[in-house]
Amino acid sequence: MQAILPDVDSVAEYSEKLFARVCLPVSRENRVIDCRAATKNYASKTVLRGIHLVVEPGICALLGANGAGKSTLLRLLSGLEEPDSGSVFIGGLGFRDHGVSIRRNLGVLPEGLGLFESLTVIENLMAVGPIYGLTKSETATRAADLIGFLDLTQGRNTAARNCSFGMRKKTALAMALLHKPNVLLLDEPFEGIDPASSTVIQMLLSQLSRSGTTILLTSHILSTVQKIANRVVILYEGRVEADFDPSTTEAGVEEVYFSIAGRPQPEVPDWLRS
Ligand SMILES: Nc1ncnc2c1ncn2[C@@H]1O[C@H](COP(=O)(O)OP(=O)(O)OP(=O)(O)O)[C@@H](O)[C@H]1O
Repeated sequence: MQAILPDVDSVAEYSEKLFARVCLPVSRENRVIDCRAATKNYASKTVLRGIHLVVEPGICALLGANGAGKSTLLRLLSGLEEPDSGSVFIGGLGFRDHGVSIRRNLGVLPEGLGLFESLTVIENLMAVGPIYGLTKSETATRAADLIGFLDLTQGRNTAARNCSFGMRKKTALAMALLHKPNVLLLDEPFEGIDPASSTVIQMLLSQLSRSGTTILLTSHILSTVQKIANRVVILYEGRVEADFDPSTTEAGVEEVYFSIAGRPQPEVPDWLRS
């Protein structure tokens, strides 16, 4: 087996090559995620309690325990669901009036991945290109680049439903990147991904953020968040409980996280101990 650990230069070169041709107008405004007092309830359960969050270019990691509401917030920001109150703007636009424009500016890796299950990896990518306004040949070039870059070559012609979990996630990530959006919403991009591909993805996201992409991602892998995020937001009981820059905070991400969520002190049941 050959290791596929890349070097920083090859990632930078790749990003330039892959993304040079699709040019959405560049301004700070169309790169901002703006969530104002968003509330979300499911039946009698309040999941989000008036979330205020403005995210600018860089990598912002959204943390919180299982069930804290991270995926729910990403669904609101992706326009997949509407808040019960409050509002969401991507690049200064709201989904109700500007859904199509927003989607051309936005790449989403949703919790459920959103794959066409009967299509192969390459067919999934070819299917979404035109939705983002890419020509067939642009889509084919970019799809081939992404498949190589994300180590999907072996599964290229495998139906999504028969791909491993990691391959499925990388395919969905490739679909989110295909049009080089200015804003990326990524639900757990590193979970279930092998270490080599995770390294590739971390380098790519860092490169994209340096060139002005706004990335909001969720993760439970605190060591990765510590490494790549320039902002960390922690959700707790439906509210933003912490919002900090890990590079200028003395306490590490893990320390801040456990100070909010509580450090676990598990009592292993007797019957499992022996
Ligand atoms: N469609 C739905 N109907 C009812 N309840 C829902 C729905 N979607 C989410 N929930 C509830 O909202 C809460 C938050 O779920 P969410 O998936 O946003 O959490 P999360 O922080 O992403 O969790 P995880 O880390 O496990 O992915 C949970 O209690 C969940 O059961």
